[in-house]
Amino acid sequence: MASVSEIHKTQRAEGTATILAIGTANPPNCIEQNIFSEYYFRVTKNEHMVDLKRKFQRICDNSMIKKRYMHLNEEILEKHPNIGAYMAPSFDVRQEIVKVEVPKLGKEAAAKAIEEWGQPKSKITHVIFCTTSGIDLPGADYQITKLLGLSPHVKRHMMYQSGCSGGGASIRLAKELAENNKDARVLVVCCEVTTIIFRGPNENDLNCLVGQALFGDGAGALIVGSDPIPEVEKPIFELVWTAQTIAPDSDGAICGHLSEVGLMSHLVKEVPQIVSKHINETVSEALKPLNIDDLNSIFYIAHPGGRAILDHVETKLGLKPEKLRATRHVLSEYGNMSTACVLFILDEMRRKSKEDGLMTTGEGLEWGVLLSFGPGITVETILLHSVAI
Ligand SMILES: CC(C)(COP(=O)(O)OP(=O)(O)OC[C@H]1O[C@@H](n2cnc3c(N)ncnc32)[C@H](O)[C@@H]1OP(=O)(O)O)[C@@H](O)C(=O)NCCC(=O)NCCSC(=O)CC(=O)O
Repeated sequence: MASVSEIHKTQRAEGTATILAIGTANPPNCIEQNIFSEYYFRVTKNEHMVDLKRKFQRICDNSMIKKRYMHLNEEILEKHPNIGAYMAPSFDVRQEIVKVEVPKLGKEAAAKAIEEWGQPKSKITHVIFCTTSGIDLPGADYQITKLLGLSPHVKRHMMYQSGCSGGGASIRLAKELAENNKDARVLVVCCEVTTIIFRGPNENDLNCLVGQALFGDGAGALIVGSDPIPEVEKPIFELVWTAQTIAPDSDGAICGHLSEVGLMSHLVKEVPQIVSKHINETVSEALKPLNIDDLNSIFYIAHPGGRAILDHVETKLGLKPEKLRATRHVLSEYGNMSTACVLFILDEMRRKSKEDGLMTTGEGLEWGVLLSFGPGITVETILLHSVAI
């Protein structure tokens, strides 16, 4: 008869969890950031707020964002004007939209990841779905399982309302599942549709307006598993070590409250300073077993919460400008897609590394750190090991 510890051992994978495929998707409706201020004040019927509009234009100009994608368009806003008000009852209509659109966009990204992975979808054993866009029962994890036609036995994990750090948290959870379950293949989907958070301007709420200049829709998906099948599955990044921490002195700095007016975000002005204040300790802890002192000798995937956050992180860590290239590229092309951002940056980094003929998926370097910032302020850290191209 087998002992408990023998049974335990047979259930565990041997190797480190590895990203085996990445997919991304955005809705077709694209809005250029340089005309967003005009658009935003017009569609929310606030063109009379001339000074605020000018200020918003400056914030948009300084955001380093070129364009964003949004399911929400003028037609929907015409039909449901309460979405474009600053604070009007609108939860039901927002919810009707996101409960359909979130699993749908997530499915698009997941289908691309599954295609790249090249294995039958019956091999997917776990699903992690992460979103801050709405909430429903059964959740988006269930909906995507149905939409993709996955096995009804797939083990699902739903992460609602974790904010932007949910991207890192989902990858951390995927690592735990992949390493603790032999032959597990985990589908991770992070998807955001900003219909839940969009709202018109208010002269007395600049902090809400800052969010309107940053957030965009997008979905990222990964397949994560340990012990890749040689010559069949192609590792992209290894997930070596993870940590989650609440940043000191950060109470109330990033919050979101879901109510009849939709999701209301609160960002204090000092978010960039608070996020960067302890960033050196965060990165050093991840690098401790490696004896790496030169912070420019590794690659970075950092959640692009806003341009100022990246500027502060770059300065504090003493990084050369090219270190945050992939991160800034994603901010510029898509805006802040909350949980989905870090998945887009992983994709961008491996894509560009290959295009540039570099030796590894991590810009030719061996080690890297993924940093995800969200409500709390919560910081998720993942030590990554790149793979030879
Ligand atoms: C938005 C910006 C790109 C704007 O760039 P600028 O160079 O114009 O910067 P700035 O700091 O001078 O800001 C312009 C004006 O906006 C005001 N301002 C900026 N941030 C503000 C805030 N949070 N609340 C209220 N006002 C704010 C400034 O005081 C200033 O006003 P005045 O001109 O009157 O002095 C940058 O400030 C930025 O990246 N900020 C960080 C955004 C952030 O917190 N992101 C986290 C998103 S949440 C996230 O990612 C996680 C999650 O959701 O879970």
